[in-house]
Amino acid sequence: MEIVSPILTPFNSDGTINKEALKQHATNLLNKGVDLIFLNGTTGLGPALSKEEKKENLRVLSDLSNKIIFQVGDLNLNNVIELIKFASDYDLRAIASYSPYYFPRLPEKWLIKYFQIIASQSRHPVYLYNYPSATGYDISAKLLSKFGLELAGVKDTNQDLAHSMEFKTTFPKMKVYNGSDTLAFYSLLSLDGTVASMSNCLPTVFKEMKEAVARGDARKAMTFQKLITSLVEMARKYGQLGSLYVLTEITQGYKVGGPRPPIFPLDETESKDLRTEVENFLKGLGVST
Ligand SMILES: O=C(O)C(=O)C[C@@H](O)[C@H](O)COP(=O)(O)O
Repeated sequence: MEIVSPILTPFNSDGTINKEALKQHATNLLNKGVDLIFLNGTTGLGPALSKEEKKENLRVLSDLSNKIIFQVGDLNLNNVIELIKFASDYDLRAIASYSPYYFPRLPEKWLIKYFQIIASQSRHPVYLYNYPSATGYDISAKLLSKFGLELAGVKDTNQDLAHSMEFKTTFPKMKVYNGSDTLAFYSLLSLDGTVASMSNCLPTVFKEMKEAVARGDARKAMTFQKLITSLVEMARKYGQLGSLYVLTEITQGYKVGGPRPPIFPLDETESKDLRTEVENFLKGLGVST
């Protein structure tokens, strides 16, 4: 049962990556009980990072690499292969990739071929990052099974937990995580864990939820899930990916810079309103974040 944090990428105002903030944030998350870091994911604005920036993020966290799932997805497969080769010297938990996107009506066999090529190039275990609402394609357990492609793991970002569980029943050895914050409790209960964006700003809440699940205290675990879901709802009002930078600064007490376009920082009023709402909400609960 693992908490995987799809770590945000801290950007400076000039659009460069704040390496010190990334290292500080990753170290803090792991110290607070996050089990693994999912690097260059959606929350990390992976699709908005260059190949070189994806590499740089791994270099910055090189001493934590045994705790990293390194996301390498790109529409240019040459870049993906270069990233895989670059990462071969690192002690990674896994390589991961979202599926091809943007291009319409891709045949199933082309989608599978993308992952077959990745698997053939990687010395590390390969995880599928399945995010149908973001990519337009559902790389399901049925599809993998149809083509006989068994990957080491999957992060299935899906509101349908049964869809995630089908990976587990089809491929019992596969590591299966669900990537939706609002299903984190159920993912800890029924899968190998959760990959949750809100773990960036609530690492201790996730750790305590995991501990409650482990000791069979579903009621307590559910209170943590409700807290997480409440913060997701607050964040979504202003754009979750941009809000997360403000939420992390509020709860963790250090700056993590801001996002990169097309994800924009909250304006002053939005930041102030979000801060007021979150601080008032957390004040009454007496929880550690
Ligand atoms: O940021 C990543 O790489 C994640 O896994 C989390 C990602 O799956 C995303 O935050 C999920 O959000 P929704 O459930 O789509 O709101």
